[in-house]
Amino acid sequence: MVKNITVVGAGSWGTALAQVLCDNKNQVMLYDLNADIVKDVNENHRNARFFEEVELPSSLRATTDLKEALKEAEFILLSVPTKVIRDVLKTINTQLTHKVVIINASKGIEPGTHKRVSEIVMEEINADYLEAFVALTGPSHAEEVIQRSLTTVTCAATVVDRANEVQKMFTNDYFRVYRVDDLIGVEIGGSIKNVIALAAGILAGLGYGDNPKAALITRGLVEIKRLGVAVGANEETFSGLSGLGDLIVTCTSVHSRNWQAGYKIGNGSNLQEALDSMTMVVEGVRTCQATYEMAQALNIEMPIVETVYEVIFNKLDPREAINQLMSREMKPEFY
Ligand SMILES: NC(=O)C1=CN([C@@H]2O[C@H](COP(=O)(O)OP(=O)(O)OC[C@H]3O[C@@H](n4cnc5c(N)ncnc54)[C@H](OP(=O)(O)O)[C@@H]3O)[C@@H](O)[C@H]2O)C=CC1
Ligand SMILES: O=C(CO)COP(=O)(O)O
Repeated sequence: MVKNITVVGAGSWGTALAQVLCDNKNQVMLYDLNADIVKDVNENHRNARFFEEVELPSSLRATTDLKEALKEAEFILLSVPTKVIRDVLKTINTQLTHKVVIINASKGIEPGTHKRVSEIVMEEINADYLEAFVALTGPSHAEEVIQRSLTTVTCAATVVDRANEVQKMFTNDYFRVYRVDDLIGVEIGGSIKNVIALAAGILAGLGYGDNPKAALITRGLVEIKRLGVAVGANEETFSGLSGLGDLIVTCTSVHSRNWQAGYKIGNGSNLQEALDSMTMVVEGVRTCQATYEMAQALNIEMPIVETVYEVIFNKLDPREAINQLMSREMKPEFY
């Protein structure tokens, strides 16, 4: 059955997911503040700022008018940087006149509050208008999805039926959606992997090869799992697409914005220089701060996250950081 979906944020991920939904014959409206992008989508069927060569489905419409965008929406798909999500939701809340399902495709944890996006949505959207929340997450770079290259992700929801519905809405012959009954786990895995991806980029920028990359992915996953389980996630979730799967793709792909920013830092840039040279959001920076704060507050051992924090925020030399990690007290691998 045709669904009516409004995608909030016409960046690379919002545009790629909008195309998946159009391919599946849904009615899709892209909302963005940027009038040039909206015009490009409506008049040229392109979003040249993010995908110069790609022709988008002609059924895809775009608008800068949020009220218009929400009028018919049954589903709202969030794909804006997490630092603006709270404000965007406050505005959405003032415009809603009917119940919606909110699907979130953005990845991050809020510094200070340590809230996941599902928690922010529940705080900001009037419960009378929120039918369900669904997280859609997994190893999926927009640059490949826009080419309709094979991709698998997972979803988790506050209402199981809605996870089934979102699975059906998105799944086709190149995009396959699983589901898992662990909202906390998928949100934690999808967010903290970006911090580990910053570290992977730093290692590559320093000239290191595959051995430390494999070590980082493996030990990074141990840290993510430790924190996740402490805040109520199921351990098993971290072996899945939203955990290990996303960690692998983000730590090994040159498409990764977090990896790219880390690479620049490993190559000698400071955090500001690295971020200034990026045109897309690097979620791992804010989430590094949030994860560091959570680890301190909950007394959870996360040496890689702490090291990334020291390198990016306190200018610890990356080579010295690696020395410190490699000379930690010897211990069993599992304890
Ligand atoms: N790119 C990817 O492959 C993937 C990204 N994600 C996640 O999706 C989220 C978005 O990432 P991505 O698409 O890469 O980011 P981009 O930087 O490509 O795009 C973000 C978009 O949101 C727009 N935007 C910013 N603020 C607002 C606002 N207040 N209201 C409406 N639109 C706004 C931006 O406009 P402007 O630039 O003009 O401010 C931009 O068009 C992130 O959390 C990321 O981690 C998840 C999986 C894959
Ligand atoms: O989450 C992503 C892939 O699954 C995107 O990661 P980056 O933001 O690092 O590109």
